[in-house]
Amino acid sequence: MGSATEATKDISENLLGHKKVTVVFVLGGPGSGKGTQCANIVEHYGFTHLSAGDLLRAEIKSGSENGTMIQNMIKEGKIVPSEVTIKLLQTAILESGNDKFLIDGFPRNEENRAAFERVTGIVPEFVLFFDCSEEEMERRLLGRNQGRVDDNIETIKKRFKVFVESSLPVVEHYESLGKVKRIDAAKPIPEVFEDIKVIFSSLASKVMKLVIISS
Ligand SMILES: Nc1ncnc2c1ncn2[C@@H]1O[C@H](COP(=O)(O)OP(=O)(O)O)[C@@H](O)[C@H]1O
Ligand SMILES: Nc1ccn([C@@H]2O[C@H](COP(=O)(O)OP(=O)(O)O)[C@@H](O)[C@H]2O)c(=O)n1
Ligand SMILES: [Mg+2]
Repeated sequence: MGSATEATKDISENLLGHKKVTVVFVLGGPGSGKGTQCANIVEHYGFTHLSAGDLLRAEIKSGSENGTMIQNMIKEGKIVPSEVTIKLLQTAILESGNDKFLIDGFPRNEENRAAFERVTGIVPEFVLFFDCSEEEMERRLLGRNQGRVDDNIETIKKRFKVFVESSLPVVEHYESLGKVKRIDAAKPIPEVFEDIKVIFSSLASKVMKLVIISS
């Protein structure tokens, strides 16, 4: 699949339930290591990484009319209305030309979750959940040094509260569907990736089996 037109066709087929787009939601608290490990997964398993936070920050930089609203929400650790984030994700999916996506930092609340399913018709293959203590996440965020407006102790505390109150219920929803693969994200980066490899290698062999059975 090369052109954006072909990608559009792919997505609409997914909406119609014909052709499959593989989506893995990558969830976990701020600083749990989602972005770091997504880069590793992309390198080894050919997924396209879509970070909702990165897309929102790029939207601010682009001078979009929503820029000021998004900037204010991020500074306060609040969750941007799903219509904005879903639009950015949809465009990135269509432009990628790929059919395998890691959607990182989304859905972050019930509104994100329900709207994405309704609008795209996409159901995640599974949810990769990064389990890490607040103490460790706080240490990592304060050392991240990417010049982010939200990596300060005041905003970090607000983000932890939003995570517990709004994001964990989404994880619990997928847990009730048996879709959560939980990772101990407190370990060093290479060890976390070893655990992730086990999950993605078995996904790759499952896809291979499907190809063999259907051909
Ligand atoms: N397993 C780990 N152990 C120690 N530091 C980590 C680990 N994973 C990521 N980091 C560091 O912690 C910070 C936050 O990681 P990041 O991947 O941006 O997390 P998230 O996207 O979940 O907020 C970064 O500076 C990163 O280098
Ligand atoms: N689905 C999302 C994802 C991020 N965001 C906003 O973007 C901020 C940063 O998200 P991020 O995913 O880059 O943050 P990390 O978890 O990577 O530290 C969040 O605190 C929210 O303000 C959002 O509103 N909706
Ligand atoms: Mg991140």
